[in-house]
Amino acid sequence: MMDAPTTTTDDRESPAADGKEPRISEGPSADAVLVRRTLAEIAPVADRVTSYFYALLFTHHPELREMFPVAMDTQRDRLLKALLTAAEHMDDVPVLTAYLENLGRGHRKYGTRATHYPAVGEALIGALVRYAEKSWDEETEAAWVRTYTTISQIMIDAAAEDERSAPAWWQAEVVSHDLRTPDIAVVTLRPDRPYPFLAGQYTTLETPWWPRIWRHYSFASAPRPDGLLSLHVKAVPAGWVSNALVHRARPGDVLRLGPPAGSMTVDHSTDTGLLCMGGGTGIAPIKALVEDVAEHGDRRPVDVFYGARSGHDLYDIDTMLRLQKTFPWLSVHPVTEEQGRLPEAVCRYGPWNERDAYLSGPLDMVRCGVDALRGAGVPSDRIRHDFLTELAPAAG
Ligand SMILES: NC(=O)C1=CN([C@@H]2O[C@H](COP(=O)(O)OP(=O)(O)OC[C@H]3O[C@@H](n4cnc5c(N)ncnc54)[C@H](O)[C@@H]3O)[C@@H](O)[C@H]2O)C=CC1
Repeated sequence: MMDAPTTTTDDRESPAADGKEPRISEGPSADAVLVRRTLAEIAPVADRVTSYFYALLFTHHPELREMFPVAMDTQRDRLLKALLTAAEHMDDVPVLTAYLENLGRGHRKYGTRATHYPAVGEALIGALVRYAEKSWDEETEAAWVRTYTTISQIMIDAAAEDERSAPAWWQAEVVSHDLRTPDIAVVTLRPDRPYPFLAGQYTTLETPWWPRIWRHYSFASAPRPDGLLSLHVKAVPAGWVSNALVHRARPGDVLRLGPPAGSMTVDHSTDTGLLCMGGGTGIAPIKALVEDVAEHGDRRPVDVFYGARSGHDLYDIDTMLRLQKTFPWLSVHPVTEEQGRLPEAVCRYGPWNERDAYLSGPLDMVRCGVDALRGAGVPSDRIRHDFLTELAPAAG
């Protein structure tokens, strides 16, 4: 039902999120202090809290069970994780509001209604009461109730607003399926209605083979005049959705898409150059950004570092080199692990301190890349990515 803050992504079977750097304000509010104290207490027993939370939810509200996947293992900690993450960072208003609005809109596709929120709130408080025994008191409960009320209200309002102008989900037919390596496919989709999005954003996707299991994938192209959407999918071990998309999906199959999300988009109000780092299938949204810059007729310099384990894994290098040939402002630098890891390779060039930086790829690459760029003098507010893992809750 609820996604944890996630990256944009991917073939990623892992959660993703909208990516701005969290800005945790100095001096937490009194509620935040109490909420974080609870989170610290439940952190060592996070698994038990999660199981108990779902047990409470489904026992008291069996009608909600069908909104979750049949096998709960993949869902398991998502809803609770999202709630705890949001609660922990309630003081960081701009980032949290954007995150929760996105979450609220994204929940329309699950059939979530405003009336479901109190049920979730009760189960949340019930689980916390049981596992945060030492720190729980009246004051703490009041802080959690206020926090959850704020969280749910932002989500409910965003969903209601979205309902006025957008469907809860789109159906999209697979129109082509191109297996680029034994485990990477480029999948092109035709949505049943116009699907408005921005280059650099991602969607959530459900296949007919794994109902109610949604995964994030970035768009690999800027919006096209023919309305088609393309995604790069890598089949990952134990990734049900990614394996189905790579090995089973064929033209004619119909998938469901949630709304677009993500803030890794180009700011067209400036002509600052771009530095892009795309690792593996993380090259997908980077390619979309390049197309976006090209469509705006900008002449800003763009450097793309495209990393993969080996030359063979640079499955989209031909496309990137073709773009480089077409656009004189674009430089593409392929980097295989023989030459070192992507962030190290980027730091061998530069200077980058005047650029806006965009990172997309494996979580560790994004983390190291952000550190490397900060070290190279790129200010944090110029670094964009879609991982909000810094927001991972204590109980995560
Ligand atoms: N918007 C986004 O952020 C997107 C993210 N992704 C994610 O990208 C990932 C792609 O996976 P694969 O193709 O298997 O990539 P991979 O594991 O083959 O790695 C690709 C590149 O990342 C670098 N890298 C990997 N681990 C690193 C580390 N610990 N430190 C520094 N550099 C590191 C490698 O050197 C290589 O250049 C998936 O996890 C997917 O979820 C995919 C699409 C969009």
